Amino acid sequence: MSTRTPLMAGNWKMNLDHQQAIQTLQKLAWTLKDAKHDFSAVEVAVLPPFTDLRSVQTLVDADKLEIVYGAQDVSAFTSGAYTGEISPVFLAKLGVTYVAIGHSERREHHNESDRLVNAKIKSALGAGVIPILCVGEDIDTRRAAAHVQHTLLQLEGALEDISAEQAKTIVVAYEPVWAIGTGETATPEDAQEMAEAIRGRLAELYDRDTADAVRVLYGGSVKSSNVASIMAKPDVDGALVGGASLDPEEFAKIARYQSHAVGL
Ligand SMILES: O=C[C@H](O)COP(=O)(O)O
Repeated sequence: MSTRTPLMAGNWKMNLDHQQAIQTLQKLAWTLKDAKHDFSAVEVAVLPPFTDLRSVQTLVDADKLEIVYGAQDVSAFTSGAYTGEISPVFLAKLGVTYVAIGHSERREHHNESDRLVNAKIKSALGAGVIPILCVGEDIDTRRAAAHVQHTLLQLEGALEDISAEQAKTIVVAYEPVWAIGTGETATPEDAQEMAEAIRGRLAELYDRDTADAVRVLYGGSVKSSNVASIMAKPDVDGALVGGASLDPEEFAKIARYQSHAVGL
């Protein structure tokens, strides 16, 4: 039985301005409160655009919300002549808990290398912000051995020079590119196979204790209709949800997958 706390993280991508963010977060909070959601049982996070973070922080602090929040990227540097980049130290001052790093959309559109992803992870950890390391970028090799190896090489490159103690805090999100935004979801078996492979490689890189501590999420067209079957797998600890997280009621259902799974 896993002792890892499940995490449902909604990656809003480039959607919802700061006013829409407040409305969406407020609705999510009310929906979860009405359902008496136990945040110690399933952690809920939203990753809004940078422009929304201060507004989100103000609402979370004012209403003492248990929803946590994060950013969608971070600079490899803490300050200086890096026009347009976002410092992890500034994110920490905005109360950010998590930061997605190495998302396939950034690897694709910004040519982010494993080396840069590794630098960003070190930068986030240095500021006390928890990385959500995204791996699994690939074109169309589904469950092929090459896809597994490609994903594990991304994992290794991202974790270079990261200690076991640091690695234990990191969240890994497996996102097959062919499932992102397509409505095609990996099967629970696909998700389990990769999560197990990721955990196995972590045990080789570090030790079993570290591998068992790391939360592994699945991302790629997660919906309230498919999340429970994915979460039933032993090595899957949550989801990184894109489109479905923009609808607060749908995302609340995803966060409350256990009640839907047992039909409560
Ligand atoms: O970060 C989220 C993933 O890219 C999945 O996005 P999606 O749920 O819209 O497929």
